[in-house]
Amino acid sequence: MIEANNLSKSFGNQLVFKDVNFKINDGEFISLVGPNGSGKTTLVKIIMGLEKPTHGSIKLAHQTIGYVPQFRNIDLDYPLSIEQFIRLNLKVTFSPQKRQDNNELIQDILQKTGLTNLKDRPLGLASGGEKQKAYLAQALLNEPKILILDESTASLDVEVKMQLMDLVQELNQKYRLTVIFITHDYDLTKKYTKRALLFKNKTIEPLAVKDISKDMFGMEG
Ligand SMILES: Nc1ncnc2c1ncn2[C@@H]1O[C@H](COP(=O)(O)OP(=O)(O)OP(=O)(O)O)[C@@H](O)[C@H]1O
Repeated sequence: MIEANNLSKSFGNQLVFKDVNFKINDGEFISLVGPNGSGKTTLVKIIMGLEKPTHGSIKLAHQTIGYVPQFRNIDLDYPLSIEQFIRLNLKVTFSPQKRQDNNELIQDILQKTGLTNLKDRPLGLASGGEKQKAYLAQALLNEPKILILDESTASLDVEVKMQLMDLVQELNQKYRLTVIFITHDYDLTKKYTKRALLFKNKTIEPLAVKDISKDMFGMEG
C-alpha cells in the first residue's frame, strides 16, 4: 500500500499541493487526473523517491517500481532490436547460470507483452504501439510490484491505446500489479480504472471514477 499523510510539496515558494492524504491499495489500477501543472508528475517522483516531500510523508513498503514513459520517437537507424533494447535494463553478468536465468526472464516478458515474434525487429522500425510495448517490457524486467504509466498512451491512435491498456489490465489482474496511470484521457480513465486521484486547487482528492467528469482534465486556469 502507498499512503500519503499530510503530504505537501513546494518548489521554492511555489506550492504544488498541500496537506494531502490518500491511500493506494496493492493491486489497484488507479488514474492520476488533473490539469497541466497540477502536480501529477511531482507526486509520482515523490513515490519513486526522486523528490522529497516539503512536509508530511509518503509510506510504501520497499518494493520495485517500473516506470513507462510517454512515447518518444526513436530514429529509424536506432541500432538495437526490440529484444536488445529490453535487455538494456539487465545487469551484465558473466555467470552462466545467471545468463540462463536472464534469458528465461526475457523470453517470459516478451511473451507476456506479445513481443515474442517481433523481438528481432529493429526498434527504430517498430510501430508506435510496438515501441510502447517495448518500454513496458523493459519496465517489467525487474519484476515490479508497482507500475507507473506516465501518459504512455498519449500519442498512439485509439485502437493501439486500447491494446496497450488491455495488456496492462491483464498484468494488473493476473499478477496483482499496482498500476498508477497518469493521464489526460477521459475515456481511458473511465474504461480501465475504478478510482482516481484528482489534482485540483493545490490538493489531491480520491474519487470513484464514476464521479469523474471531462472538465476535470482541463487546463489549469
Ligand atoms: N524541479 C522543479 N523545479 C521547479 N518547479 C517544478 C519542478 N518540477 C515541477 N515543477 C513545477 O511544479 C508544478 C507541477 O508540475 P508537474 O510536472 O508535477 O505537473 P503535472 O500535473 O504532471 O503536469 P502535466 O499534466 O502538464 O504533465 C508545475 O508548475 C511545474 O512547473
